[in-house]
Amino acid sequence: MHTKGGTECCCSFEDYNQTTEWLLSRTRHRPKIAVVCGSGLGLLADRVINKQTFPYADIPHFPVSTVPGHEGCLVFGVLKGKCCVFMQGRFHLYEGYSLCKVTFPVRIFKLLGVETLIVTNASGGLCPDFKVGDIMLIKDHINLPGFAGQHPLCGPNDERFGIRFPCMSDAYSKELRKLALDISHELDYTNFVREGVYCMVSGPNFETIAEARMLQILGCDSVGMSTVPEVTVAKHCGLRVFGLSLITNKVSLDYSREERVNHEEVLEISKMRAEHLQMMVNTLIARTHLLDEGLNTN
Ligand SMILES: O=P(O)(O)O[C@H]1O[C@H](CO)[C@@H](O)[C@H]1O
Ligand SMILES: Nc1nc2[nH]cnc2c(=O)[nH]1
Repeated sequence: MHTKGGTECCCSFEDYNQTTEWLLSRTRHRPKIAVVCGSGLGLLADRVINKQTFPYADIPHFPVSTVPGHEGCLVFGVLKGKCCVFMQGRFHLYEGYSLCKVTFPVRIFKLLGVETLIVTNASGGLCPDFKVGDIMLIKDHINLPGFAGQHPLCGPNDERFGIRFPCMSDAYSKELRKLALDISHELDYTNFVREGVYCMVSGPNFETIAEARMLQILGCDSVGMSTVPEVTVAKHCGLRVFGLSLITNKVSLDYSREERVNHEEVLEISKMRAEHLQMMVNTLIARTHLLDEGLNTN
């Protein structure tokens, strides 16, 4: 229903422009920061003031959310004095959307004037040291679908957004990660804040034990079904990126383990930790200007 065959991008520059114009003509907000809320994490937008909410279904060319825990609304407003836009719900490859559609909002953010993208997600922990409820600052990622040609930048390159061969060795801003680590110390969150490598698989099934073992050997600390396409497109168009992954379950690496992961459990843990995540994200947003002023000295 949603995909177009081949690797050609199914969204034209005209589509991006129409959506941007539609939003700009309906809101006075001019966000510099965009936040993508992962599964069960929509309440990250709760503290926003002067809120203006657009259901995805009303926005031209926008996909709609089909996954429980993804509300399907774009929320504009002010948080800690900073104008922001929140995606309450993201799009996934397994929903049947092309990666071009999955990442459509990121290019809209760019055209709206956003400079920093904060991505959040729920993921399964592969690193033996990780516990359920840990918050992982994403240091790097592995684009597993990308290895198989499922990549949002495949097809003709649109130079208006970025270059043909973007560098990804600095995908996640070191400065924002340092700031987040400082904040986790201040908030006394250090016993559940980690750093690690996120791996994207297409889903929708959770991993087999053999797959989980393979991912661990490859150096993945956590695994999920999102985020990487958004980050790739964000880096391509020059956005600064920060990523947080909430470890909602431990991925089974052992045939004797009885627990079976399910989406309801993922949402339950997300809800349980959402306030901590919100505190971290809000404090980070409040301080992003320190980076621009070169003042990240705590
Ligand atoms: O990555 P987010 O959107 O947080 O969601 C994660 O949670 C869902 C599985 O429970 C999958 O969609 C996985 O990617
Ligand atoms: N692929 C995958 N996605 C998740 N999202 C939340 N937990 C998991 C998991 O264990 N595996």
